[in-house]
Parts: sequence; structure tokens; C-alpha cells
Amino acid sequence: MMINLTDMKTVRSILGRHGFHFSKKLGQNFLIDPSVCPRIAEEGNAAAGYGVLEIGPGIGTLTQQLALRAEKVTSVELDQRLLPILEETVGEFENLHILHGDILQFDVPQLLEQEFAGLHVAVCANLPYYITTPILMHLLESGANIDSITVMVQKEVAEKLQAPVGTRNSGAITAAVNYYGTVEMLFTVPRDSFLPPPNVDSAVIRIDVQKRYADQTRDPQHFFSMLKHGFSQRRKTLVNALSATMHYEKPVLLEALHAMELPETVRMENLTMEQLVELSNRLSGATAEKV
Ligand SMILES: C[S@@+](CC[C@H](N)C(=O)[O-])C[C@H]1O[C@@H](n2cnc3c(N)ncnc32)[C@H](O)[C@@H]1O
Repeated sequence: MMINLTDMKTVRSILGRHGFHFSKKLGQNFLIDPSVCPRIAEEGNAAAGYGVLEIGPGIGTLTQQLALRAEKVTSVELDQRLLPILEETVGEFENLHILHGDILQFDVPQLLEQEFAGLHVAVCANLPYYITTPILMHLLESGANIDSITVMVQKEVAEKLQAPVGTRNSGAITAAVNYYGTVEMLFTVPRDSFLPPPNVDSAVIRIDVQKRYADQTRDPQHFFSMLKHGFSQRRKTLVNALSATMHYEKPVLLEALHAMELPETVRMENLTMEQLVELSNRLSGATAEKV
């Protein structure tokens, strides 16, 4: 019989028997709300024909719900102390493979090929918040064939990710993620859904991966470099920010803005996705980048 990992008494007893103490450093806040994990699994494409990559299974609460629905689940956990606990809580699932390691050190396309050949692939996770952006970029930049990424993140990060590019709330990460897909905020999750409760609110988002701007971008490396530099000085005008950080001559930048019928005072955060791609195409074609 499946262990009820949303029952506080059961969870405390398992953790106590293994002498487990939560690591704040590893972002360990485990889900104990029975309604949340089934919802993530369902919204996250955990279904027949799908291989699901889970990042950070913890004690296996979401893992159970994924393994009940998906063809195969592979979960990567960094904290070695959780491996014997996972053996006890989810060891019975024959379609589950637990790997020990840091997700950022894995070659994602190779991992997916090895684990999920012939299956559609989805990523589902309650992410460790201290590395939300590196994990999302690691998955997306890898070019791996992933249909969707459904993850719990800090609520502020979810709001930033789903803000339309070109509005005040958006940032470099918004544009970077939109480059690869569309972002939808699915639902919010209160602090008391976790053990221990984090000191921030959370939300589940889904990124449907489409690589929609990849074909239109002349030099993706330039595009991402421009995002990084332009948004690092977002209070400055785009001309001042990019001349200071990427060492473009101001007339080159002004010429691009005039050609795009944009005001000289425009800031990076004012540009839409299409305008960011066009600007990068014009600059990467017009002149050599020195940084
Ligand atoms: C927020 S907890 C989620 C646990 C579980 N999925 C749940 O929802 O209850 C994040 C998990 O990610 C693990 N973790 C932290 N950094 C990691 C990394 N770089 N690679 C893989 N797992 C990591 C932590 O040890 C922890 O188990």
C-alpha cells in the first residue's frame, strides 16, 4: 500500500527514524498538502506515453503522483540522505528510477535519451528556490526535446515569468523563457502547504516549450548576452546601458533604434519580444560586439 506522505504524523515518523534534518541550503520544503501534488502531476503531462523528469524528489510526495500516472519517472536528488528514505517511500514503483546528483551537472539531452527513448518528455518539480533560474535555463538552453516544464516556484518569480515582455514586471529571465516557450501561472500555493513552511508564497507555472523565437534570431548567443547586459542596468536608457556594458558606439545603437521607430530614451524593459529579437538581429549584424 502506498505510504501517505501528506499525513504529518507519518512524515515526522519517517524523518525521525532516519534522523533527517531539513537543509535550508538545499531549499528543502516538502509538500504536505494532499491537493497540490495530484494537480501538478495532472497539469504537468504525467500520463501514458510520457517520461517525466523530476528534479528534487525530497521524500517522494510528488514522485508518487507522477509515478501513478506517467509511463516512466526519473527523479534526480542531490541530497544523499534522502536516498534511503525514497527507497522506503517510493521504492515499490517499477516505473521509477532515482538518480543521485546535481541536476545542473547533468547533460540533459543525454539524460533524457538514456531514460526516456521513444517517449514524450515533461519536467515536473517542486524546485529548490535557490536555483530556480539556473535550473530553468539549464533545461531550456540544453535544446533537449521537452514538451513542458511544470514547476513550483516562488510566487514573485512566477509573476515575473508570466508578465508580458515589455512591461515593468518583466526581466531578463522573462524574455529568456519566452524565447523558448509560453508561460502560464496555474495556481498559487500557501506557505502552510509545506513542511517546514517557507517564508515566501509559491505558485505553480507551466512552460509549454515551442522554441518560437529560435528561427527568427540571427545569433542566439548575442541575444542572450544583450538581455543580460541590458537588464543589468535597467534604470538606464538602452543606449546608455548597451554602450556601457557591450561597448557599442552610441551612433550604432541610435541607428538601430531609429530604424525600428523607437524613441532614443527607450529602456530595455520597454521592448516587446519581437523588438528584442529585431534589435539583437540588427546589432549582431551591424557591428562586432567587443564584450
Ligand atoms: C522544495 S524541495 C521539494 C521536495 C519534494 N519534491 C516535495 O515537493 O516535497 C527541493 C528538493 O530539491 C533537492 N535539491 C536541491 N538542490 C538540488 C540540485 N541541484 N539537484 C537536484 N536536487 C536538488 C533538495 O534536496 C529537495 O529535496
